[in-house]
Amino acid sequence: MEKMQQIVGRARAAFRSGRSRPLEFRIQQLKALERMVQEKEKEILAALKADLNKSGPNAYSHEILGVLGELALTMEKLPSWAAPQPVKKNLLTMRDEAYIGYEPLGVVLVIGAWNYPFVLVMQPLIGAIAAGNAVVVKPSEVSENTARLVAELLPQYLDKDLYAVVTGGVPETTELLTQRFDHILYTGNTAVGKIVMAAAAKHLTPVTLELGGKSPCYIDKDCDLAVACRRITWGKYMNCGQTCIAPDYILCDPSIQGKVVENIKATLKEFYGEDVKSSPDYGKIINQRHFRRVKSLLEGQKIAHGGESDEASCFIAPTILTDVSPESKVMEEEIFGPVLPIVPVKSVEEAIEFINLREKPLALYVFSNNKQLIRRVIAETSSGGMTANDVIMHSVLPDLPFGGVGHSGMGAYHGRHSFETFSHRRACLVRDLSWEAVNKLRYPPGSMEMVHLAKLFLLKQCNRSRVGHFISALLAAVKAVVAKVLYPQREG
Ligand SMILES: NC(=O)C1=CN([C@@H]2O[C@H](COP(=O)(O)OP(=O)(O)OC[C@H]3O[C@@H](n4cnc5c(N)ncnc54)[C@H](O)[C@@H]3O)[C@@H](O)[C@H]2O)C=CC1
Ligand SMILES: CCCCCCCCCCCC(=O)O
Repeated sequence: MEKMQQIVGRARAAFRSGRSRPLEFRIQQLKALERMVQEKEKEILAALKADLNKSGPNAYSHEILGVLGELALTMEKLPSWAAPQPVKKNLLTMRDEAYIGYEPLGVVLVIGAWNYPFVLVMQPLIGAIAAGNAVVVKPSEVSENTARLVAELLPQYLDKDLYAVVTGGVPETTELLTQRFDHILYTGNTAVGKIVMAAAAKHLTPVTLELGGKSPCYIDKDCDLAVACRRITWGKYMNCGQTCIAPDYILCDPSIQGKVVENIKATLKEFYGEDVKSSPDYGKIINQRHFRRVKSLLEGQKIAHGGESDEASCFIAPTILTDVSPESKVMEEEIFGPVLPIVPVKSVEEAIEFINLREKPLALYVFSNNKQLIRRVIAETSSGGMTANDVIMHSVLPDLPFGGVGHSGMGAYHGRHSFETFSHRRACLVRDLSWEAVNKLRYPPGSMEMVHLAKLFLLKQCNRSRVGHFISALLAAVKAVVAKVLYPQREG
């Protein structure tokens, strides 16, 4: 493979040429991406099937739809997002132009993960192109079919120098990370997130880290359990549990634990039939390494449902664990598989304490008929995002920033948030050279009258006690202006 230095160098030279900046160019590239997704839909679906056994409808609604939706929104809104944003002015800048200008950062690196291998590289790529950057995309080598396809397709549709794809695993990514980028968006586990951030720090490169963690799900006793469990079952077992914002574990009162299990079991039957293994909707564990890791989390646990597995086909049945101890291994690491532990807690206070004693999660879920209880859980915990009375769905609304906090990540993207993530918000003040007399306020020699006047202008402080100061400052300013008009030659 071509040297990383050359690939990044070519992207930088293309960026410096300025051709990625005009809005028409950005929209034309986004249009080409849309055409790519439409024309190559079959190939994309086949790659997702080969990597994760995703069925056509699931792959379409979980990945392709997300990409097409992001493209349509971005192409429609880009002119308004990219327009200079005027800001409020003060008395001293009343006559000037003051605005936030959005400018591209330069060369952006996007590193994707394997669980949603298409959408996780395409959505950041869309945002980075929209903001006018050059981009180097590094899909996950673990989902090798999708990685190969992305590397094959992007150069057929996009400007080859501005937008490059690098494939490969740890050695290639390690080498890539020695290069200087202007922003890195990494999706993947927290341990590698630290490696990416350390490499970025060498070049003072800002990072967006889309990491994982254990996303809790609290079910209140006052709740329609049939509905709650149907929604939880969908979000937990989709993509065989390999979704970063899947509910990782359930917290609920011991008195409803049995009913939660029964409702989830009934839903599993509804969704996947009697024989989950033959259901086209269930997916598979990505590889044998992850199969063994997830399987090992079952050791010593009380299995209320599921537990069957087949290493050859990387199948682990939808599994529910009950009366799980907070100290067990399954409660230490992110599960990222179809295993759902239930940890009994006696109250919402205990649930909140349980959540707050652990790292801040990527997502948090609460199910209750009681809106006050929901507000309380929101107010007393922290997480990257949250949905009440459902799961996953906050990630589907592009106006909501998608990202973590603390160990679940930093920064966010989706929709306008992607555009902002990959832009520099430049503070712009455009003045003219007249009205120099007013600047007396800030030029030496200083005087307290001028300070009082400046306070009036800048802090809008004008209460009774300050009227005296105000009048004397105003007189001083008038004196200064008159002196300047009458005796301009006296000032140097
Ligand atoms: N916050 C989010 O949006 C998402 C977060 N995730 C999280 O990602 C994790 C699963 O993904 P992983 O197994 O990490 O995916 P992975 O094994 O595909 O790794 C992610 C990327 O990091 C690169 N990488 C791996 N080891 C590296 C190293 N030592 N140095 C440099 N680069 C390296 C890989 O080549 C890959 O492109 C879970 O924790 C999940 O929660 C997954 C999807 C979305
Ligand atoms: C119509 C609803 C579709 C829901 C799609 C959810 C896809 C979530 C993918 C986010 C990536 C991840 O969480 O690992």
